[in-house]
Amino acid sequence: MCTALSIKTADNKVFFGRNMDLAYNFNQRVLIMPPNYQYQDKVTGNVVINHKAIIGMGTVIDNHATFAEAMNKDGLACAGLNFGGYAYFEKESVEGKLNIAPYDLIQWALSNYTTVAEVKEAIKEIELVDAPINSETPVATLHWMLSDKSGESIVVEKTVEGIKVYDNPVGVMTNNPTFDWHLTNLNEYLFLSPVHHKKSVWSNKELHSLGIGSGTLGIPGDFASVSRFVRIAFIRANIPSINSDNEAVSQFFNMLDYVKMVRGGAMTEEGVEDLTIYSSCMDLDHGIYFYRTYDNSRINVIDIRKENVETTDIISFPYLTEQDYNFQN
Ligand SMILES: C[C@H](CCC(=O)NCCS(=O)(=O)O)[C@H]1CC[C@H]2[C@@H]3[C@H](O)C[C@@H]4C[C@H](O)CC[C@]4(C)[C@H]3C[C@H](O)[C@]12C
Repeated sequence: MCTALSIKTADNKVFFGRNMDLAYNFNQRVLIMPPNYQYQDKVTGNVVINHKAIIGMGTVIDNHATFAEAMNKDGLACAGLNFGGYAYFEKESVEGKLNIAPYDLIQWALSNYTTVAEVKEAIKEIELVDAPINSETPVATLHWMLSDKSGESIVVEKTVEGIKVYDNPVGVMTNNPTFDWHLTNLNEYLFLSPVHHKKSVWSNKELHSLGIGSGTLGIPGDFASVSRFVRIAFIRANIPSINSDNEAVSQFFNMLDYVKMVRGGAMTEEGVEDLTIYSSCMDLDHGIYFYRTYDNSRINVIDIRKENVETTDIISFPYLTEQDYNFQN
């Protein structure tokens, strides 16, 4: 399970990121894909050239770099979230379409486009094909959230019914089921409020709120995808104005904490703990990637502007998981 999110500051800067909830690691680390980086497309065999510098958390499998979430230097961002049981990809290339493997969707969008509106248009021309990177790595069953510097967001899903692109008015995304279902489900929770309820009288008994937070009684507190969607959408809808970039990063990670998978809470069928292995936040205006891991709560920061991207090789950074303390005495 995973949660993705975008928020906007009072001066219209957008921050985008996610919790990565997983029972394993995928050799992830922050990667910068420079313009002019080349890779071989597994569907067509063609060599693809990356056009815009991209930064995000990813991995390299058989010389093929692929991202879990990333942004480009123009402030377009995308995250892939698990959509197992619903995602369906074509078995063969479809004629007349630009055929792409699902794990390449992020770099396709970020290499070529600047806004969500452009991606919405371009996506009509693509098809998603079940072509694994290699025989040991099955194709990831994902759906995607994309956001840009204007704050506009969409969700892209491909099921047996085809590719669907939804406008995302709530700026959040989790896992199953489909995005339209999550949106409908929010109607069940419109009673939630950050303000506690007023007095009421039941028969001859006067009732009053027992204190702060009682307006949120009934919010689903569990780790399930549907419940995390409600929680994060509720908080996002009620954030007071954010007045600086620092405040935005802090608020972002605190929001992700509210939907975090904590050890002891959820296990896979194989008995492996599913937890938030890392949380990320991206400053879309400045190209800065922030991340924190389950065991290292310090925020690590990588600024794409500090790297020379005049190279054709992937630039990668060690994934820091060891706790580091700030000893005050
Ligand atoms: C599962 C991950 C999404 C997080 C999430 O929703 N987890 C839920 C886990 S569970 O259902 O509840 O068990 C996704 C996000 C990015 C994915 C990875 C990236 O797409 C990169 C490659 C792509 C390859 O096709 C598969 C391996 C892989 C390394 C992917 C493994 C996995 O599918 C990842 C890590």
